[in-house]
Amino acid sequence: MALVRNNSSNGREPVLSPRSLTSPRGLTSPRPLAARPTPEPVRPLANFPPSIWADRFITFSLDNSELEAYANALEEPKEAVRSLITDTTIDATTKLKLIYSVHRLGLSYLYPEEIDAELDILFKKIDLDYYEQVDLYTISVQFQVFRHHGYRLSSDIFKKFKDTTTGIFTDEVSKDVKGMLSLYESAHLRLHGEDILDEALAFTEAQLKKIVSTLEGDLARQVNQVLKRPFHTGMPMVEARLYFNTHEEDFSCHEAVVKLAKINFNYLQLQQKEELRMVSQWWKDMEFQTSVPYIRDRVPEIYLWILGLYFEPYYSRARIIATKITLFLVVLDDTYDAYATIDEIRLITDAINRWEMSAIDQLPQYIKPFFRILLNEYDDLEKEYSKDGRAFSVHASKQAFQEIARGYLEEAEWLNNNYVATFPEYMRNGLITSAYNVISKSALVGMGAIADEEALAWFETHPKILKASELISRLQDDVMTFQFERKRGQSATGVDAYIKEYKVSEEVAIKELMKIIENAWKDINEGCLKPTEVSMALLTPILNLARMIDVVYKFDDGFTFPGKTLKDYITLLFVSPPPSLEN
Ligand SMILES: CC(C)=CCC/C(C)=C/COP(=O)(O)OP(=O)(O)O
Ligand SMILES: [Mg+2]
Repeated sequence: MALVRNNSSNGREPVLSPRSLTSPRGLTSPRPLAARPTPEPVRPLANFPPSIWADRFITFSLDNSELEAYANALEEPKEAVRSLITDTTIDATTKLKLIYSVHRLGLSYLYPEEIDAELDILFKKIDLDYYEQVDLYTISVQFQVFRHHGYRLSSDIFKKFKDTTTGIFTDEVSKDVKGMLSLYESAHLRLHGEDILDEALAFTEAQLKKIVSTLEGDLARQVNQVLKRPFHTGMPMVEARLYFNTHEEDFSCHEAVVKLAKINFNYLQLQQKEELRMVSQWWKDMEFQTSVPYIRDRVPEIYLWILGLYFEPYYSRARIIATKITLFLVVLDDTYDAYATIDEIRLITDAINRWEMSAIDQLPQYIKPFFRILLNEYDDLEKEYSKDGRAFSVHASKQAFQEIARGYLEEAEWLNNNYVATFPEYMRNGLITSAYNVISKSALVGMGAIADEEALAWFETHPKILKASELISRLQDDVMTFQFERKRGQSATGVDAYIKEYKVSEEVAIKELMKIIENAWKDINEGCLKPTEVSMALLTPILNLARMIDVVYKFDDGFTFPGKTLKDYITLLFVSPPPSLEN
């Protein structure tokens, strides 16, 4: 959102130059206009909190032999778990619980085909009578495991837990903590029209909140954890670590799973610390802290955001690229929102649209280094990916970057005209400024063969699931930041646009926007069910982008003020030691 400013001749008193202080008008001979230094406009103070990490992650030094040792150590438990997953002698209930744990531990990326094949068989064999016999916990686990992997298991299997006369969940359910916990997790996978899951969510949330203080041990930790953030709206890497710490009884019977999870966490942490070092070093080398010191300096936070999209080791290059491009977005957003004048914003947008180095001449001094780095980075990417015929993905990212610059400009123009957009008008531009189109397209660049031209053509249709993720991003950010942005004099948010459009109170507007967000989640859940429009590998980053908005904005503006959630997550993933292999 761009800053509100008083714009009579841009609303600024020119800063007095040293000459004007010592040479009162009329006492010196007039100087030709062109030679007069342009007065530097008075700029609003961006005063964002500084980074809480300084150079913390630059000092890491990767020992390649250690990384290799972990990669080798993974092999044996990986094969052992593969044998478990494909073991035909294991009964369906045990098998589904195993696949559930493997997924929650972040290990299903190792067996995409095996898991799919197993679930295909088990899903076809589903006998609804079976669900009449089993308990809430077992049913909920199976519901989740099927839905996580795209199988449309009907939510009718929960009907038997409702009292037929009152229509509400039975007393028995409210006494079954583990069952409620799992039902609460299941409810987040709900689709449009699944009223029973809407009700289940409200019911289990209220019940779990009521009893949480009476619980102890792992169960207390599990309930606290799920109430804070259910698995489905969490960051996969973090959720895997938390699950490992608090749900041991789910998987400890499988020694190979425990061993595999531990080695995998150690292996991934080394790789991710190295990636974080690389982007931190790049950021430092590019001297952004000197050229654009007014922006939010958030390298580890943005790397975490992108790690939230995909954590698989083979997307290492993809993460580096997407992190750099997202950091460019932070520079652009903060420049437009908190530093540049409207005239400068127009010039910067024009230069980005022209996308040629000669456009640098028209730019204010402070943004020139950024513009140069932006063009050079994209140039390098184009060269790198032309070699294997993948330059199309770089072009798509570039075009989306140009589009968001125009979107940010539109916000700035609205503000400059003291105009609050209508809600539909706001949302049209808001989906663009959510940044999720640029980020999801940039995420494709380094993904390799699966992100082919056909995949990109699908993205270009602006599919429902992508729209939903953008919408969640735009509105959840707005709901959490509108007061702060108003105080800073930034432009109207979705909350303001909604209030204006529907003439409702702030409270009602927020409630309604939260409902819109809930509905968009149902679109996302629907879009991840088979048959999917494109492969799950392409849909997962879109789903994960929506999750990351929840992670960053559920409790506060965690991006501007990263001292809570993001600091904890960064510490857990890149600072604290991963689970030890010794015990
Ligand atoms: C989604 C991501 C990772 C985008 C890049 C960083 C960014 C612009 C974050 C939102 O900040 P904001 O709250 O200032 O956004 P806006 O100015 O659009 O409200
Ligand atoms: Mg902003």
